Amino acid sequence: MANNVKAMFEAEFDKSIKLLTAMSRDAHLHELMAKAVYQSVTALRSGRKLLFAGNGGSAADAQHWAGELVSRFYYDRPGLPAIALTTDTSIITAVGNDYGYDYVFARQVEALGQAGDVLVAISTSGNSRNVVSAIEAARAKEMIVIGFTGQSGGKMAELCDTCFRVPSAETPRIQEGHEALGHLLCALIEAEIFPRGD
Ligand SMILES: O=C(CO)[C@@H](O)[C@H](O)[C@H](O)[C@H](O)COP(=O)(O)O
Ligand SMILES: [Zn+2]
Repeated sequence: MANNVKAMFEAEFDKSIKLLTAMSRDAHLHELMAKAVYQSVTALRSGRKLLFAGNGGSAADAQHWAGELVSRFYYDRPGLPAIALTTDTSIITAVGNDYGYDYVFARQVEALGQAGDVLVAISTSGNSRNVVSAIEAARAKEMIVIGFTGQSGGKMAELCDTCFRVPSAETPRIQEGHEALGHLLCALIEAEIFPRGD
């Protein structure tokens, strides 16, 4: 048992470290991050908002990142408008029951989204139908779409304005990559909109 834990511990951490190290030096990811920050900051400075959607672990990311913006990330400053579309069980169960689970996010995008808002769409496969439908609804509304997915990109890859593809095919590794990128996006938005004097 102890050996098994040690072996698995080291193997899993090694994979995570390798992935995050490769990502940290990936010039294409740096460019995509600059673009995503610009798109988000432009929307927020124009009085627009960020909407977040994803399933399972990515639903947790959606809520986590919306929380960073509405509350605070590194320091105190006014709240920024961000909404996770994963949290209202009455809306999700009503839309799921009446129209189907594929529409639980798209319906909220149609109801809440405005041209110039940003949809942050998170899917490790890039193929979850409710996430893809939300992207299509956002495009129809002339919103900006920032996607987070895995190395294959799935259907999402062609549909997003900016698409972060974490270079891994393993769901947990892709999620770890998303977590690092999402935190960085929140930190850079905060720093750009509320620069600190120090
Ligand atoms: O957190 C995990 C796996 O680490 C799971 O809950 C995972 O998020 C779920 O299976 C999702 O339904 C996967 O959907 P997606 O990332 O392909 O859109
Ligand atoms: Zn998970």
